[in-house]
Amino acid sequence: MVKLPGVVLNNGLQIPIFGLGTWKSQPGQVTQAVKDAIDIGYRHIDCAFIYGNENEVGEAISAKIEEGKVKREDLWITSKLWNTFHRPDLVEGALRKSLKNLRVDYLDLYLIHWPMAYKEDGELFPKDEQGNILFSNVDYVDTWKELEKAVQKGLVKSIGLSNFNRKQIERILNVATIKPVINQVECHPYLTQDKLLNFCKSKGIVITAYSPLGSPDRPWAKADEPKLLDDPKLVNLAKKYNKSTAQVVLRFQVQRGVVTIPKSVTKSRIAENFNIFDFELSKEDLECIGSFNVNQRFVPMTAALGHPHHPFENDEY
Ligand SMILES: NC(=O)C1=CN([C@@H]2O[C@H](COP(=O)(O)OP(=O)(O)OC[C@H]3O[C@@H](n4cnc5c(N)ncnc54)[C@H](OP(=O)(O)O)[C@@H]3O)[C@@H](O)[C@H]2O)C=CC1
Ligand SMILES: CC(C)=CCC/C(C)=C/CC/C(C)=C/C=O
Repeated sequence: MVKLPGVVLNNGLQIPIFGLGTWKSQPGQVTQAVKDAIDIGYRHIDCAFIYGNENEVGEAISAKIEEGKVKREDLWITSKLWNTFHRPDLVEGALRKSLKNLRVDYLDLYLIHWPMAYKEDGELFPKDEQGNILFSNVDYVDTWKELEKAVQKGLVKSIGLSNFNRKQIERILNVATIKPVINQVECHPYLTQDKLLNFCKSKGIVITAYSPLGSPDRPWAKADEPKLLDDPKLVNLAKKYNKSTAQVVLRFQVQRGVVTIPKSVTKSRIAENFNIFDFELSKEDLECIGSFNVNQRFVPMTAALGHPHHPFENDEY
């Protein structure tokens, strides 16, 4: 079995460079998907409270530990604090709920899922009568302080950010006593994130690429929208390496040191996506894939436009 390479974080811990995404994985399918992934060699599972399936992910994790296939310390489990729990008095409770669902007594990584806070503690997508999301004015800097406390209490080993832009990361760094280890953001050949990646590197923050395959199953995808994996330039490159298009775009990330977490509930694809450690893209082909960037977001979070902390509205990156 392939031993997964790791990326060393600014706190000395190592995150497996490759993991399984679980957004949109149906509760009835995700337990088997996570079990299959662990059998194939995955040791990193990306979860979030808002995905509504942590309990079923936890079933798989505990089954594989009980079976003796893996030990808890062999696994890297990430979860994320949802937008309605940013208020400092709600953070620990939300974290403990994810721990309980996932049946673990610590997380390897806990992220602030988005910089925007929503009206607290009721609906997960609180809306007014017109259907607009109800915002909260809690500042993510105050939320960060609570994540730091969770590290001190031993509930999480590492803490980080997701969907934060440069200015927002800088605000966190100005107050942090524990630095974020990671910023998890959308990243693929149409959104290569070069500027954010360079900025994060300069601050010792690793990038995790979400939606690395272009999130073809995102709920708002239109039937006639072109799919990243069907791009003829990528299809041609894949032929050249005798690999699938998915394997090429995943290898692209891994080769530039970006952690990547493709989602699948299909055993053959879970295996296919993992099978990227036996080939290398040439320097020219890496550059060529990088040149496909068009700053296209598949996850633009338009429902929260107008929020003062929306990360994609006012800043270039
Ligand atoms: N922090 C954040 O805000 C966000 C985090 N994420 C995280 O990143 C993960 C990955 O992103 P996600 O948006 O799910 O999308 P991905 O880019 O990982 O695409 C997932 C889709 O691709 C399909 N697929 C998987 N492997 C292959 C393959 N080899 N060939 C063809 N199709 C394939 C899957 O189908 P099938 O399952 O049917 O096999 C599914 O439809 C999420 O699941 C989540 O964990 C994602 C979005 C936002
Ligand atoms: C509003 C619809 C159609 C779905 C909501 C899906 C969801 C969990 C949105 C939260 C933001 C997001 C894309 C998170 C991924 O990690």
